[in-house]
Amino acid sequence: MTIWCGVQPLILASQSLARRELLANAGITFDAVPADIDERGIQQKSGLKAPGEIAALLAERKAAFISLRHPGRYVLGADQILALGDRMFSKPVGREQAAEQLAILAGRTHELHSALAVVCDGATLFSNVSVAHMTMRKLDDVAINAYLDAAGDKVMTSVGAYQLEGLGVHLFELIEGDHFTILGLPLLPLLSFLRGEEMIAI
Ligand SMILES: Nc1nc2c(ncn2[C@@H]2O[C@H](COP(=O)(O)OP(=O)(O)OP(=O)(O)O)[C@@H](O)[C@H]2O)c(=O)[nH]1
Repeated sequence: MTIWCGVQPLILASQSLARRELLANAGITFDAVPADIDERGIQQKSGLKAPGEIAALLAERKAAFISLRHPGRYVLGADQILALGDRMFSKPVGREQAAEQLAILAGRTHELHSALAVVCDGATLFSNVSVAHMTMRKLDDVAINAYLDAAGDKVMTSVGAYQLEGLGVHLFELIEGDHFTILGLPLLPLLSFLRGEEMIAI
């Protein structure tokens, strides 16, 4: 029995493997169509400073970008911003930057702001922003390099240079927030919306 009962599959406007896995594991039928937008340019033009508002704007823009090319389809966009105080981090480029970023985050609590938007024919039907608080252990350079040696290049695909469901778990001493929010997609609010739209059967 299929969980999905939408007339057409959802469209996920994302390249993110984590987001695809979360939807697939939840039994959602979807097509993945990455939204190639200038995230940093949109962020700068917006003048927004709050990480949750920036994530919400980018999620909506990704969904709208794909929605206008797929009339009549429900399109899901998502974005995640890591914030430490008033500093914001995006995905590290290369091992050196990942090491630098982890050294800054070590021994401190950072926030993950994960946003989603569902857009159809350019209209935003649903949006959500959820936050998780991540307290990282004190880590010296030896520990950071040992982690990066073990975790490999995969760490570059995440804003915090970690996959919590993988070796990233070794970096933390306290995690406060929803597991799915940490992975980059507030799944529970999304499923509640889709259930309200009679697009999922349970
Ligand atoms: N597997 C995993 N991925 C994570 C984790 N934390 C953050 N991420 C991923 O980090 C990425 C955050 O960067 P974004 O800019 O929001 O998304 P993206 O990967 O560029 O993909 P788009 O949706 O196409 O923009 C997302 O793919 C998240 O799924 C984690 O703990 N585990």
